[in-house]
Amino acid sequence: MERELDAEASRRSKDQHHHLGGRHRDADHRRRDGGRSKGGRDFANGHGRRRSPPPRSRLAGRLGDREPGEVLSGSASDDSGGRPHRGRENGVPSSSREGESVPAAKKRKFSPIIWDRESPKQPHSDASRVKKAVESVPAELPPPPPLPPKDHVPVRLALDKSPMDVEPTVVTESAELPEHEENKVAEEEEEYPTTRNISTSRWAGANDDEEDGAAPMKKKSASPADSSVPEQWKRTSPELGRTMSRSSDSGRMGNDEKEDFEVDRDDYMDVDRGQATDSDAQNGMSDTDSEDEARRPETPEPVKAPHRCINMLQGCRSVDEFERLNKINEGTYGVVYRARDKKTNEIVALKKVKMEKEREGFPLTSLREINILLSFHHPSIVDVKEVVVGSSLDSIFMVMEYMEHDLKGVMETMKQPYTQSEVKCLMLQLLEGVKYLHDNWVLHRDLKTSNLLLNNRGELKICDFGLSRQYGSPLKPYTQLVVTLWYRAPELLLGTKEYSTAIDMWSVGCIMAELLAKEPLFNGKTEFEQLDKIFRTLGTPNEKIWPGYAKLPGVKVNFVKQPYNRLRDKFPAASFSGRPILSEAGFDLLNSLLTYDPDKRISADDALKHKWFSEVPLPKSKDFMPTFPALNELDRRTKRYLKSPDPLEEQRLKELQGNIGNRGLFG
Ligand SMILES: Nc1ncnc2c1ncn2[C@@H]1O[C@H](COP(=O)(O)OP(=O)(O)OP(=O)(O)O)[C@@H](O)[C@H]1O
Repeated sequence: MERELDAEASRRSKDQHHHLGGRHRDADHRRRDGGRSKGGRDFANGHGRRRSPPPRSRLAGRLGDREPGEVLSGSASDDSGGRPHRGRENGVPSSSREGESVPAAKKRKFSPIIWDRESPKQPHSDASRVKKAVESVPAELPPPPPLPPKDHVPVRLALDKSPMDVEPTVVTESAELPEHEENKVAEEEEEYPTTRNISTSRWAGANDDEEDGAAPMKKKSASPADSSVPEQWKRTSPELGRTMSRSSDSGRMGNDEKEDFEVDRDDYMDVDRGQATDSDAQNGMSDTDSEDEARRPETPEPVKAPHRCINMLQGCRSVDEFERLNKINEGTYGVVYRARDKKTNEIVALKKVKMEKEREGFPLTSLREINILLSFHHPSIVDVKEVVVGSSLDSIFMVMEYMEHDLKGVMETMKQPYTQSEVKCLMLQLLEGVKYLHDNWVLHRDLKTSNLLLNNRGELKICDFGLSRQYGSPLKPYTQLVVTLWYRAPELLLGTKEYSTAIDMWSVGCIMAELLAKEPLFNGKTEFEQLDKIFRTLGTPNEKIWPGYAKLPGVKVNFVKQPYNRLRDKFPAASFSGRPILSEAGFDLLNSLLTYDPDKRISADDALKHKWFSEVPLPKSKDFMPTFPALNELDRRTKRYLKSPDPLEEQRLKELQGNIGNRGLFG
């Protein structure tokens, strides 16, 4: 009986989603989708028949539900007053809020899905469609959107602009090359091969396969300044312009500086050239995108910076122009320090690029991250200001805007979960950032709470683009080992090699649930356990709700048979048990993000327009978001203590603080 009720709740919610959502059915989506959508949107995770939509949630529209700091003016507020939402029109539901017109033309003109070129048969697509896509993709790549001015004004949430007003803002000159020019560049790559990554363009070319390994040592090195470089290679890209234009005159270090750096070397070199970290294996993450790369033969060459990197980095400022304050964190691909720019006194974050796994060149993941971050400007994407170098040119640092917290750390210290209006504020910022990435052909591929930075102005910014990559070109199969397990989409867990923006949207769904509950939604320890947890909560998928499911490589495993979607149990509409409550609309958004079939999973664009954001409680203004002590300014041991104080730690902490007081964090 209870199960039936569960199923009923799920159906009802899903039906409402159909009623309100249906973004995938509109003509615009079909255009983006390249005609790939398979009929109408069906039940996402639910199992059962359709019902007419339920009445609007009683939670919506009640002024008593307002929370302090909610944004009261602007579109969000206006929308909350019981504005009718469009239902089905000729069987085509729309997710747009009334009064907001869906842009007539989208930048993305074809399906972002990546296909497995090596597979003899495409699981979800017929051969002709794949062929068509292969032929048409390069020609149909849209020009990247224009680069915004450096003083681009951040969009204020839900005030006088809708979340949709965020301007996509990336351009590279090389991306605008006519096709024949691009071919020419590709041909000349043999001669002037690898500077492309940083000095020419971050946009994928037809021979991107090369990108999928650490760039090999080349016969000839070239820098943009090299007079032997053909004209088209001297074109500046935004990346190059930014990096080099900020270079100091003293790009090269004098002996004094070098000595100075050597003294501090320990602060920086503690992770240099170590063994690959365990976390790589634990997370199942890989920085390779092809098996070829994984099989890359060992090379006897010693670890050293290849010439092209040296050329590329000439003119970059030295890391000695920064005073190191403390180590913030160490991730898989780099160590992050808080530092002060000695010239401007600005506090920044310095991410030291890990080089240990690289035997043949500059780390691929770092190149991707630098390329992407240098060219992106968006209030929800962490700003990389420049790249600076250590004494040996194989130590490279990204200079980023400093953020006081990451979401994971904040939630560990919070006593209570975020309120609904706070979650809405954070979700809007997250979705705006993700939309910006997807509009600019980038998959993040590792969205998780520790990669969402927060500052004490209530701003959220996405960081860590080490696993991100462009999509859209006919590339070799992408690795499935992306996205930290807890946030990994079911299609990845089940071994698909074709994936797209929907993998990020699944992660966003897991993050939304975690923000509401203050605990991870699916915290499996292995891939099997992860899938098991997902299936137990959302129901075991089948071919009906997820066409193509049965053909996924991982489906052969004998999974639990759970016929119902029990997500509503975890997020009830009303609760006396302390469980996080979620209105019908909120649950609909969550369910749409956690939709099994990636083709039906909600996009960032549509999620931003979801009615949950315009019902009360409205999204809180950033200015009213809670602030926390800046844990990133403390060393790790102090942080540990603050997260879980115990008497012994307290004593140690006092000693530690005494020491810090006497001689500073770095001795
Ligand atoms: N700009 C920044 N300001 C403050 N802290 C930061 C900044 N960038 C990163 N951090 C901190 O450093 C941590 C690790 O950074 P990041 O995720 O970029 O490194 P990573 O090696 O790629 O990590 P991962 O193992 O998650 O892939 C973040 O979780 C955050 O706590």
